[in-house]
Amino acid sequence: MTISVVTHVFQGRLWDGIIAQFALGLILIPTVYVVYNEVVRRNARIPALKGPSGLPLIGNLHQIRTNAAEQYRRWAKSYGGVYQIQLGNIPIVVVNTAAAAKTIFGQNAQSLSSRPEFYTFHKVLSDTAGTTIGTSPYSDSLKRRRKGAASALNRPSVQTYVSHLDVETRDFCKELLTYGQAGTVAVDPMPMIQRLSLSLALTLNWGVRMDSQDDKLFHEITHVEEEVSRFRSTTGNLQDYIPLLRLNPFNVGSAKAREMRDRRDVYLKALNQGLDERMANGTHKPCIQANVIMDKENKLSHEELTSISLTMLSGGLDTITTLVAWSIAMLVQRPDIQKTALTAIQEYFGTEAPLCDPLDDQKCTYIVALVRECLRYYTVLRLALPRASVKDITYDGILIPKGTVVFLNAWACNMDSEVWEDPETFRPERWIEQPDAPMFTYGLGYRMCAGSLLANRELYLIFIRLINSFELVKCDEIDHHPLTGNSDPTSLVAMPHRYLAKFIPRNEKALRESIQNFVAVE
Ligand code: HEM
Repeated sequence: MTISVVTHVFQGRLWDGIIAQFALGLILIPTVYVVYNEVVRRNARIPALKGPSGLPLIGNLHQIRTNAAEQYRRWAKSYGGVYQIQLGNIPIVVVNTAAAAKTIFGQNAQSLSSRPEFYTFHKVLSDTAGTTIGTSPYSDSLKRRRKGAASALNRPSVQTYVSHLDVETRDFCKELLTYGQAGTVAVDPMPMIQRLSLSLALTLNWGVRMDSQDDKLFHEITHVEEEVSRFRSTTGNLQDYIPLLRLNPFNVGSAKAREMRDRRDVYLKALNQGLDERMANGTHKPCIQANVIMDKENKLSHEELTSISLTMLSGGLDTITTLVAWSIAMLVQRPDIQKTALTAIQEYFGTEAPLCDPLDDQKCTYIVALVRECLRYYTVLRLALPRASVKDITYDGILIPKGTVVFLNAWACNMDSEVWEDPETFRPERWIEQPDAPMFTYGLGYRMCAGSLLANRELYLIFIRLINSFELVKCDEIDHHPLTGNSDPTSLVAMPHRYLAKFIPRNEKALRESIQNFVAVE
């Protein structure tokens, strides 16, 4: 009896001791981790470079979850044009003014030739299909891929794609006419815009069209690429900056990234196989992928070819799509701009020739200015694509060490009041008054957008055909302000909310005839 009481009491104390130690451990281990991590985070900061200090573990992440580029622009007022933030423990240099961007990216082109690697995008999403050129760190393979892409996107090559631009922009007008029932029904232009960008990307790269928005592949590719674009967000994936979150077995971010990767692999494989078969039996149409495969001088591996395909597919897809969507949202609310644009187009083409001339290489100055102003004002890739330095850089006497991540805040640079006295006003004429003013939407320096010539040519043809064929009429209350109208402020690409508009043919008979009797330019 006495022995059993003693044992009981002893066991009770033992348990109490274990529980107390466990509780202590539960508090102590995280506290030690947070304190240790805070020392590491503070040591990681770039000495002498100002910037908001942030919180333990997360740094400034909580402050930039939405509309990050605008937050960075606001911070520039307190910390200067170039400062550092921290995402988790990682210090990032943010460049916010036109002058600083020109100095940093222009004078250190080679030093800023790399891209950082992010866990979600590079390790989870891209480990089978590889990365695009725009998301690849600097390497010999990147140099080969960039060479292949550069020759496929230079001025003479772009000229050979005019026949594709011609067919796709004709079909864009045809769809607006058909689905909008000659301007009598309000339509959401988004599927038409997406079909246009996707079909162009497929034709240019694999020589196959996407001629209907009812095609199953259309829905699959647009959906998957939209999701993939979210994983490219530099602020949306917390696990990129807080490694602890990667251990979570129910991590929705990683599971979704894997699903999208698998679905992307399926259509890429099918597109590549289709081209291989057509090349084998001699029925393929000239396209970038075929040109690169046949280029004996710049021999690329299978992975490198896939990387180029992915680049061509994603490079112009969400950028062109969102820019056109913003621009139409603006045009329906600005009949004055439509009127000026129409008068300018009609100096060259009347409404009896609604499809204008696809060979016209941007001779209508006002339309060139309008395209530029849309690119500036909406800056669809607000933080361009992140860079990583491969050598030390000195800016204003401060050493930015090799391996630092650098963000170009293209949005802030485009809104720089040192360049423009009225940056927040949408005014195409500014580009006629100051044609040499800098525009940061395509980035700058060594890794600047390789597709800007193609994008400019494409946007010009879309705008002249759209405005000369239709009067664009507002049906919904659309917020087209670049900040308040942004439908997903966490995304890498800024896009407006969906809306309805009417597309009333200016000369229905001439438009129908032009579409019907259409012969694509050679
Ligand atoms: C409105 C349309 C477009 C916009 C706003 C845009 C914007 C950008 C930006 C901001 C970058 C990063 C630049 C930097 O780091 O300095 C980039 C990179 C790139 N873009 Fe575009 N882009 C557009 C269309 C296109 C098109 C149509 C293609 C090709 C079909 C394309 C191909 C590329 C490539 C290959 C890169 C990577 C360059 C590199 O990392 O070396 N882009 N683009």
